[in-house]
Order: sequence, then structure tokens, then C-alpha cells
Amino acid sequence: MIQLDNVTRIFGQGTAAVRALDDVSLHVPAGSITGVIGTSGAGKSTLIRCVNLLERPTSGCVSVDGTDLTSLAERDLRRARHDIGMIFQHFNLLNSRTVRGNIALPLELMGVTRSDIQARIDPLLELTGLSGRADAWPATLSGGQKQRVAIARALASRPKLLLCDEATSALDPQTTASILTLLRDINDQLGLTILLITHEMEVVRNICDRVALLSEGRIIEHAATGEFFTRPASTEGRSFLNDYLELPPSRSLQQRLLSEPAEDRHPVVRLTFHDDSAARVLASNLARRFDVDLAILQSRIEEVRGRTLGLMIAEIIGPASRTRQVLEHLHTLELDVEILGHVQRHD
Ligand SMILES: Nc1ncnc2c1ncn2[C@@H]1O[C@H](COP(=O)(O)OP(=O)(O)OP(=O)(O)O)[C@@H](O)[C@H]1O
Repeated sequence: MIQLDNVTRIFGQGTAAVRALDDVSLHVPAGSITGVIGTSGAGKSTLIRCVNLLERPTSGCVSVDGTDLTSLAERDLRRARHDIGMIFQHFNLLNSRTVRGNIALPLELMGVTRSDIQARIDPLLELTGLSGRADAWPATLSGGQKQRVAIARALASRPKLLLCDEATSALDPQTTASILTLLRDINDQLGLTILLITHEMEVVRNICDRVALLSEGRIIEHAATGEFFTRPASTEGRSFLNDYLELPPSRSLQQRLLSEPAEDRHPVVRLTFHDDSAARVLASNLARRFDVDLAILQSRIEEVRGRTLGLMIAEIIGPASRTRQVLEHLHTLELDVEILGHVQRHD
């Protein structure tokens, strides 16, 4: 549906030039929901704005549904944009128009007849859960309702693609969840392709089929969501995930943790598994192989798109010589190991 080929966008010139996108190639399959994540300034907004040419790439091609938008004349581009809806963080509604008036606006600009506009609006209100609010003014609506109006307006021209620019960032968690459910329903019911940018991993986890990670204008990972959450390929991907999937040591454990190892102390480790079956067999394997015990102090299991991810904080109980061997062995396994500290032995 979307094909970006070697897209570069440079702002400014000479020494002040900023390469917001640097040779980005990305394929977004029709009917999918793809999320683009990245730290602030990574180029997310520039990327999404390049898809409908609100931002024109300095070089490279942008194709949507087989049409190379970068080669179109302005009039043809305006027509092609009818197939691309967009919603924004701050909704961008016209306060001087009612809900119905806001949804009608793009259709009026397209020259759709008044009766056709009216015929389209009621189903859109129903789809977006706004039935009965057609004559309300934006100022009287909640944030979630405003975003629903913006979604209905974006769908009015019957687009094939919806671009979402931080669409839930201004909403509380409960409203975010309801808007994400609506986006997924629209994706299911209308087969609409969705490309969204977000800084919230929860959004990616909830609705995205695929995720692309941008860093300094380049795509450094692009994978199925389950794959990304369980096996991020880059250091930055792992860091995103670690910030999201926290398992901090409890307060009582923190009070017992000592930084230095000693003969009468046991190491405490935080392990991140990318496969829960590995987690289940690890404890018994270690116990048998090294004659130690693994006391699980805290754990968290998450399922993301059919893949399981586990975090565990465990105390390795045994003589120092053997616990050292266990730590060395853990580093050779397919899991992330972090030594949190050491606790005094009780015997
Ligand atoms: N119109 C512009 N003029 C000059 N520089 C710009 C312009 N728009 C973006 N940039 C620069 O391009 C880089 C990428 O910006 P962009 O807004 O795309 O990042 P982002 O990932 O969306 O960031 P954020 O999450 O903070 O919105 C940044 O260094 C930014 O300062």
C-alpha cells in the first residue's frame, strides 16, 4: 500500500542542514496497521508527513496504492490525497462548525453534493460512536469524542489509508484504549491500512501488526510486533523495550541489595526471556547442572501477539564458586541478564 524508496528529507542548508530522514525505504502492506516509533527528533513526524506529501522529500519516491505521488502535478496530487485520511494529536477541528459540519468539510471541498454528504454522515457517526452528537459543538466534547469526530472526518472521503500522527498522545489511558479499539475496528471492517506514529509502546503493542523503529532519520528495525517485543534486534530497540517492560526490584529487596560480591553473599539477577518455555526449564536445569537453587523473588509474564516475554528477578543460592559459574553460564544463553546486586546469605 505504501512504498517509500530511499526517501531523504533535509531541512535547512549548509552547516545548519538537518537530515530529518536519511535514505528511508519502507513497505507498509495493504490492510495492515504499522507503527513507527523513535525518540524525540528521530524523524517520525517528517516520515508520516512525507507519505501524503505534506512534506516533500528532498529525494526519493513515495508511492501509495501503486501511484508515485512524488511525480504527480498539484491537481492530481490533491485528488490522490482523497485516498489518504489523516488524524492529529490535537484533533484540528473547526470550533465554528458542529460535529456534522466538521465531518462534511472535506466532502464540501471535494464538491460532493449536499444530499450525498448527508447520506454519508450518519453511517460515519454510527461507526465512530457519535450517534446523537451530530449537532454538538467541538467545545462541548471530550478529547476522546473530538478524536472520534476527527476520525469520522478523515474517513469521509472513503480513503484506503489512514495516517495517525500521535493520535492518542493527548488522551488519558482509558480514552486511548477506546480510540485504539475504534481504529482496530475500522481496520477490520473497512480493510483500511493504518500507519501511525507514536512514542507509546502500549499503542504499538495493542494494535500494530508491524513496527518500524526510527533513529536519527534512519529505520534501524522493521519487524512484526511480536518479533520486535520478544527479539528486538538493535540496542535502541532493546532500550525501548526495557523502559516499557519494567520489573524494578521491590522496596524490601532494594534495602537488602549490596553492590559488592562476597563469599557469604548470593547474586540477585534480573533475567529477560524471549520465550517462556526457556524460563520454565531454566530453574531446574541450573539446579541440576550447578547444584544451586534459583529463588524467584519477582516475575512478570507478558504476551504480545502470540509471543511470550518473561521477566524474572531471582536469587542464585549456592557457594560463591558455583554461583559465579552460573552467572557465566547465563551470559551464554539467549536471554538478557542483569546483575542487580548481592544479598547476605542466611544460614
Ligand atoms: N520544518 C522544519 N525545519 C527545520 N527542521 C525541522 C523541521 N521539521 C523537523 N525538523 C527537524 O528534523 C528532525 C526530525 O524532526 P521530527 O519532528 O520529524 O521528529 P519526531 O521524531 O517527530 O520528533 P517528536 O517526537 O519530538 O515530534 C528534528 O531534528 C527536527 O528539529
